[in-house]
Amino acid sequence: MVSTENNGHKMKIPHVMTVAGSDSGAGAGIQADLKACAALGVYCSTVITAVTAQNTVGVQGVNILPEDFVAEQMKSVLSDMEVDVVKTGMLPSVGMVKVLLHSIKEYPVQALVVDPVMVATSGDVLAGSSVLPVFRQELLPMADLVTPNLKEASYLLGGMHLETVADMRSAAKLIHDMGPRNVLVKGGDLPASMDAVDVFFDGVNLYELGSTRINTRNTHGTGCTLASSIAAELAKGLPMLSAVKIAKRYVETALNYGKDMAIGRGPQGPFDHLLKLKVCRSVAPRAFCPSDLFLYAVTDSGMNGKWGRSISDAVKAAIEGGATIVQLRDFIEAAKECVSICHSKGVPILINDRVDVALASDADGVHVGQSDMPVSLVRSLLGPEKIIGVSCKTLQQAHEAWINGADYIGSGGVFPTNTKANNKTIGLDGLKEVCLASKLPVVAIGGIGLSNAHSVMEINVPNLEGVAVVSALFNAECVSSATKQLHEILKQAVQTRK
Ligand SMILES: Nc1ncnc2c1ncn2[C@@H]1O[C@H](COP(=O)(O)OP(=O)(O)O)[C@@H](O)[C@H]1O
Ligand SMILES: Cc1ncc(COP(=O)(O)O)c(N)n1
Ligand SMILES: [Mg+2]
Repeated sequence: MVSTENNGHKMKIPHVMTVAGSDSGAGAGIQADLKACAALGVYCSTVITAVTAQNTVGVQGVNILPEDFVAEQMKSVLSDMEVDVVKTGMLPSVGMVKVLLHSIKEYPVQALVVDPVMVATSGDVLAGSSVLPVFRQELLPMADLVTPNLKEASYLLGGMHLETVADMRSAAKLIHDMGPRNVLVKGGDLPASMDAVDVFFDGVNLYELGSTRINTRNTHGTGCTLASSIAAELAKGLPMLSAVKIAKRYVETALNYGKDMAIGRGPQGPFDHLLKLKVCRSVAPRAFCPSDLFLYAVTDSGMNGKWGRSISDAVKAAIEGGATIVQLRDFIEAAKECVSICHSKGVPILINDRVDVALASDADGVHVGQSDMPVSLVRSLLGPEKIIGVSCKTLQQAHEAWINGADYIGSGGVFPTNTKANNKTIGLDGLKEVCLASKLPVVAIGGIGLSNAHSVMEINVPNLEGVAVVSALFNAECVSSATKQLHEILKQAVQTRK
């Protein structure tokens, strides 16, 4: 494992070294291994055996690296970096296999996973039949797991026909006789099958591992990904069968998420490894503009309840009246509905305090107070693209908000207010002081309404972008007309400021 220092403690990071070919199209090979390991939280070092020119049409060229240089890469990594598991992909020559075996004899690892890559799905040859004898006689006996697809299993078995799951079961047993501890015969290419069945044999028991067959063209790299994911789970310390099952589930889930991705013009699109990132970004991120703070509508379920409105109706009406950003103080059920309303209107929506609700509803960000989760932690949970606002009353707090990665600050209470008990009023002078000290845009909050919004904007500091209001909108009988009136007042105030 790779060790890192973390507050004085050594932290072990599981480490897979892949020995494989580079795929310029990046669905398979070295690129698949790196992305799969990254997705599963495992460190991956890379020994490149060949560089291929490949795309969704096929393999246009293969450039094999000199064997002694492959040996040098392995030595660099193995002699220094505490590798747990070695995974092999494209080993295009007999010499390359010998170099690998020599290296792992010199630097033993916890497990060797062999994906006996021979032919790309496009039909192009990546390792010719001249490697078969050394695969059978020297590589497989060293392997903890070998993962042939149907064609590769057939080559290893001298051309045996494999067309059914029963054939795969026999193949797994016969390949096991060549010496590997475990065999996984993959059935991705099984003709006319409704599911994707792989057969696993550990020398004693045979298991049929099934999954839904995903209807997609984006399968280029599934084999490499499966093998490196198994290696990643083994590096974490899982037993073989568990590692295989988890890796298969990862492949199935990622195929499903990436099934409609359109990359390239050829018949086989690339596998999409980084599904987690995609899940977080199901909606294009809303970049923050300081001018979003102009008319900042903060919901209040008590007030809306009093007027007999649902939160989503209140949000719709506020947007109709010109609200430029919405903050929700109401939770998960309301959040999902309001997020979709705001996104359809292009208005950003933030969640008050609750990072979990923001994540679950895919809101644009959160607004936190001084006693909530620290801004730096909120940033690390929400990622670089979400909007974070923080309430600040003092110059020191404004400075910290900026250092810790907030996008804007809310400053107040400017005037006394009933919506927040025990909230210190800082007045227009306090607001001005915070604005002048803040490197971030500011929205004023606290007791602001139609009668005094003008006086707030009149303090005339350039980074005061707008006002955040609760009662002025949601304690009114008609939210949209109250919002319109406030919008007009703010517009005039900004015009006189210019
Ligand atoms: N369309 C699919 N839906 C679900 N799983 C699939 C699909 N195609 C392949 N798989 C799975 O992906 C893994 C790689 O299998 P396979 O495609 O046979 O290997 P290779 O990419 O080496 O040819 C296996 O676990 C297989 O069952
Ligand atoms: C460099 C390289 N290595 C391996 C494969 C096999 O790809 P698959 O995972 O689809 O079997 C490939 N096409 N290119
Ligand atoms: Mg393969």
